[in-house]
Amino acid sequence: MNPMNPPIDSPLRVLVVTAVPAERDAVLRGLGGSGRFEAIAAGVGPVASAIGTAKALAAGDYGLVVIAGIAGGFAAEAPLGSLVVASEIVAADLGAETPDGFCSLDELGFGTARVPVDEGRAARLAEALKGSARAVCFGPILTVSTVTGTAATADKLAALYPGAAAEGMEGFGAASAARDRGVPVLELRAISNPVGPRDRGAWRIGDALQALEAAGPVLLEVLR
Ligand SMILES: O=C(O)c1cccc(C(=O)CC[C@H]2O[C@@H](n3cnc4c(=O)[nH]cnc43)[C@H](O)[C@@H]2O)c1
Repeated sequence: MNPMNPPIDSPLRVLVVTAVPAERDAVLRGLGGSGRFEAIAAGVGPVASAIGTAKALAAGDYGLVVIAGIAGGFAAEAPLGSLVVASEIVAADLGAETPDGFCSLDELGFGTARVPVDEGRAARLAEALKGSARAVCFGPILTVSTVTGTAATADKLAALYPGAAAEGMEGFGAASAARDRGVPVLELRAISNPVGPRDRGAWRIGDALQALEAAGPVLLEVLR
């Protein structure tokens, strides 16, 4: 089946990609056993996520990939416990350090560090979630290989990527695998911690997993 042009009457089959089983299970609880959704825990980081997504897409026909999980939120955009729907998926540290600052892969001319999302579905999902979540943000979600641990790095990322709402470690990997097969992609993150100084005591992973679960009925309704 061509995911960009599925038969008109076929139900949308969605592949949900998380990093760890706890995220996968939270999403599945919220989806209530829907047969249209498959969820995998592909592993932490962009490489594991890309490999896991590519293998799943090779093994089954999906019309959409949704990357889901917990994430760090940029203070100006996404508070603890909020949900973020990606307007764009960006590999924030894919490029080169230069005396004049960071130079992205795009600026280097070696490809792109950005994967566009399914804009129509992303906008509808963000709107629909507003009726069911404490706070919903719509903005770029960054993919990093190193979790930000200082205010200086958080400020640098916020300046490099204006409007960036959240930071995770898998989005660009899974989204690149989806793009490679022509499958549209979304990223949905629940904010477990602020992006900035390392403070494990500030984490609210349980609340974030509950927010992911609570988004399930909205995913069922919007992603048809
Ligand atoms: O040890 C730390 O200080 C620390 C701080 C934040 C996150 C981690 C992780 O190892 C989480 C990795 C896992 O969770 C996602 N995640 C959650 N918060 C963040 C974040 O602030 N920045 C990047 N990724 C985050 C991520 O997608 C991974 O799957 C450790």
